[in-house]
Amino acid sequence: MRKEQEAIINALKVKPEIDPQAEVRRSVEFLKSYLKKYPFLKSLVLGISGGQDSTLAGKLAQMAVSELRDETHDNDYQFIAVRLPYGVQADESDALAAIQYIEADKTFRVDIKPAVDAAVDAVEANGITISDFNKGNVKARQRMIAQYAIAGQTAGAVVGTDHAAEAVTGFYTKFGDGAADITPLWRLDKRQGKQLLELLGAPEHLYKKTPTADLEDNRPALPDEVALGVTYQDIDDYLEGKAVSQKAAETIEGWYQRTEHKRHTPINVYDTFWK
Ligand SMILES: Nc1ncnc2c1ncn2[C@@H]1O[C@H](COP(=O)(O)OP(=O)(O)OC[C@H]2O[C@@H]([n+]3cccc(C(=O)O)c3)[C@H](O)[C@@H]2O)[C@@H](O)[C@H]1O
Ligand SMILES: Nc1ncnc2c1ncn2[C@@H]1O[C@H](COP(=O)(O)OP(=O)(O)OP(=O)(O)O)[C@@H](O)[C@H]1O
Ligand SMILES: [Mg+2]
Repeated sequence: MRKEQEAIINALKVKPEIDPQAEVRRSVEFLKSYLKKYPFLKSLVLGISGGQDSTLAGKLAQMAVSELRDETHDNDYQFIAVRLPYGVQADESDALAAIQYIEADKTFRVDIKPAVDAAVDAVEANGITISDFNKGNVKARQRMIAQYAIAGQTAGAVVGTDHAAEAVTGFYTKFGDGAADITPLWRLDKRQGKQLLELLGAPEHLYKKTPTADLEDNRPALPDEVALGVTYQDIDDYLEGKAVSQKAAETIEGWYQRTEHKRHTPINVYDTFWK
């Protein structure tokens, strides 16, 4: 195995093979024990896009609060699914199917478009242009703002969907979807996430769907794999310690190095990781 591959696998704690049932229990018990440790926390909040990651994290979060309600008889525990379209969401039916599958206790809908457009206009008033790509990151951060406003009002914690196949490329918006309080998928790669969803009886079209950040106006539903220049099959193989082509390995390692700053809290004078 490549030396850097081994280091990345160790850093992101990916297992080459998993027992899906054990990993479901591990995530659910993790969420439950965290909420029990901080009894003030009563809700888990997560944006549901209709994609694979939020379907899985949402299902695990709903399982955790449902079990906690049964075990503690405290009916304040709840999972809040948040629809966060930028105006009209083309794959809205998938978001609705995910929420139905999750059997979310509550669903909120926040249209992020007015806030995103106002933020872009206010910045552009200074005579600079915000690119479509950069505006995409404003969308991701606006989703974060909405979820934290809801969490703040419901004694909640924001669930994050970060997992190994995303963390390795840093393919998330810093302090946007990268910002969360608790990340039940961290350690799993993309195909392991699919295994959990299959075990949990999710609708196949939700976990076989082409992953997309869907952040750009000009390139709607751009597949992650096109943006990254490498497939999830290669990323997962790499994370499971398997051999991939030299090109794929170098692409993955390039993303990993360039995005190191995202996997750290803001850099201070004692930090050395970047030196
Ligand atoms: N070396 C460094 N040390 C410290 N800070 C550094 C830095 N390089 C950039 N930065 C900072 O980071 C910023 C760039 O990071 P960031 O704002 O995240 O932006 P960036 O990484 O350029 O873009 C985010 C990427 O993630 C993708 N994404 C976002 C959200 C969701 C999903 C998804 O899959 O659903 C994917 C998105 O499509 C895009 O390709 C810079 O503007 C700068 O402030
Ligand atoms: N339109 C949306 N509505 C609600 N939440 C969203 C939306 N778009 C993104 N998010 C949030 O941002 C997170 C990051 O998006 P990402 O695309 O990585 O995950 P996903 O859409 O759940 O799965 P996939 O990677 O398979 O597309 C989502 O998990 C979700 O919590
Ligand atoms: Mg998506």
